[in-house]
Amino acid sequence: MWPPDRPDLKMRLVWATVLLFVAKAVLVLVPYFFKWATDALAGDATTRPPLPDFLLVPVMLVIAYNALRIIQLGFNQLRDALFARVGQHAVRQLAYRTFVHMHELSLRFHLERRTGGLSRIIERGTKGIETIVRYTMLAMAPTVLEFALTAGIFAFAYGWTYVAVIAVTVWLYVWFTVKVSDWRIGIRREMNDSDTEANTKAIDSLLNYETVKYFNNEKMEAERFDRSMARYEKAATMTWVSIGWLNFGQGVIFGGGMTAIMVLSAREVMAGTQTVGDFVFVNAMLMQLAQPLNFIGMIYREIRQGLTDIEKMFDLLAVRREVFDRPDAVPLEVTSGRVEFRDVRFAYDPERPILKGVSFEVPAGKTVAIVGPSGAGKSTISRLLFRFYDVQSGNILIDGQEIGAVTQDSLRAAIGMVPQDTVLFNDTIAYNIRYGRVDAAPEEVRQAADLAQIGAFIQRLPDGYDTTVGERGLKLSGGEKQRVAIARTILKAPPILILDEATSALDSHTEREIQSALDLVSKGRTTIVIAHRLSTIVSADEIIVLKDGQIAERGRHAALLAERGLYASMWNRQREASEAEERLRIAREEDEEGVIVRRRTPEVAPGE
Ligand SMILES: Nc1ncnc2c1ncn2[C@@H]1O[C@H](COP(=O)(O)OP(=O)(O)OP(=O)(O)O)[C@@H](O)[C@H]1O
Repeated sequence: MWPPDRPDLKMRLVWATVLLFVAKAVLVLVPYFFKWATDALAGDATTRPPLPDFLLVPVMLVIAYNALRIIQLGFNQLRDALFARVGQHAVRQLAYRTFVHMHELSLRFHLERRTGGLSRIIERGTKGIETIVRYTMLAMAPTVLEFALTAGIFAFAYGWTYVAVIAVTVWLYVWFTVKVSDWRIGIRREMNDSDTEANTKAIDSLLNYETVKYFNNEKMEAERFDRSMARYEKAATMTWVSIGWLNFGQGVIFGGGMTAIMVLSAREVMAGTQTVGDFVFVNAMLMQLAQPLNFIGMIYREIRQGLTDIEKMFDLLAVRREVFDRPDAVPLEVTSGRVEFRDVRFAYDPERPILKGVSFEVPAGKTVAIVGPSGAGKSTISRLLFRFYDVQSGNILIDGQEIGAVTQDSLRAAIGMVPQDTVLFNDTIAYNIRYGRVDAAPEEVRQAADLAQIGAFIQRLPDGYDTTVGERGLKLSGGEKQRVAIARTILKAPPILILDEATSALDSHTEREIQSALDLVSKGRTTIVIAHRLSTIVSADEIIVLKDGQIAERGRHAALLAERGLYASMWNRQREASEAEERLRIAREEDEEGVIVRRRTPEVAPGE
């Protein structure tokens, strides 16, 4: 609200505050004009109002009374307009900080988060802040001021009995409001929690659209969603019902106080100690007091609600970052791009070690392949090099610099990653490729696509580079998505490259295309290939066979085959599989060429 680098916003805040007090001062004058007009019309003024002569005519008093009301309204609107930017700026700052913080949090946090619930918490939090900023600033202080002024006027003009009645009424009113509002907070929390839960379920279910369909579970999903909505419905209904009770209770208390004061004044008018104008004045003043009182009730309620709404967002802001730059972190200086793992130990969960002392080196510009059974910890190696997690012990070095001692920014700028499962942004192909280097020219984007062997495919699309790829890129095939990922890594042009090969089998033609694209990208770069298909790494400078978090074998392809160990057996298994696939392919081609294979298959019904 008081941003150090924005004097314009500070000025606005000052003016809004000034206007606010001026408007309140004008407001207190309004009932006086009402009283003077009434007395002038009834012809029973006891004292002469402190006004210039020309205003003393009843018509002029009526006009002045209404003019003041309009002026006061104008001041209020002007104040709101001035304040709007200050308040919105504060809201934006907070939303921005939350967003940045979300990106600073670790992969661990993001793997565990629930997108739907998270977005709801942030949405509610920023709204809550807006409410709090608005109400505390613009309402609390001036309302208290208005209340003090009104009480002062009553005491001065009509005596302490009036003040006592008002004081009791206000005390009751505030006490009741606080009690009921505090009770309502529980309901509000329940409402928020069920809202978050419903949204989490809805988003998770929609993200898994295909799986839901594969298993015909639409009905179950709808019921699950409806169950959480039912909880929300109950809590939301309670909120509305309880607010009805709150308003009614407040009305009863205020009405009681008002009756007492008006009876007091009516008796004095009958006794001749007050004029009709006084009676009207007392009424107008009380009506005017109703507004700030009501406001105090509302402010208290809104602020409590706002605080409830933002508590989850502040919890989120309080989540500690797992990976952060050391205070003395310096930018990584890549000279040749040599990568070294020294006795690296790591576990996602302390009780289950994943890497148990892994050491290897990738000389500058060379390619090292990491292979091994599923779950051996291959992808974990790439996550550690990218510093998604910090190692428990051991060191990871790039050109002799410990990756934990350099800035994350510079580290990640030096490494290119083609992940196992490429997920794209739901935007155009051009946007997704340019993501590798956002200032790349269209020509560079096209070149990168050509190098990644996807340029021709894109050009054949009706919308070309402007084709949108759908949610998470699902409108593209697995192979196409991977080539988009390769194209954007080409644009990034990093000195070090991690290629996490896709597990899903691509057809051999696509695989060859992708392989040649990858060979092109990795030329002259330090490359770590996490391989599932051994055929792609035959020419690697070193192959590391990982098993149960340890290096079981290492060496070049031919040497490892000669060892007849784990690598050799993996190789033989894959070769048998690919030979079987090859035989199937030949059979299919013969079929297409007219050798009618189908007639010989047993599925043909007898007699056909
Ligand atoms: N975020 C995580 N939290 C806890 N455990 C994890 C996490 N990520 C991976 N693991 C576990 O760590 C082990 C190694 O995972 P990793 O992804 O490195 O295996 P991988 O060798 O790449 O396997 P694959 O060949 O199937 O991709 C697995 O058993 C996995 O269940």
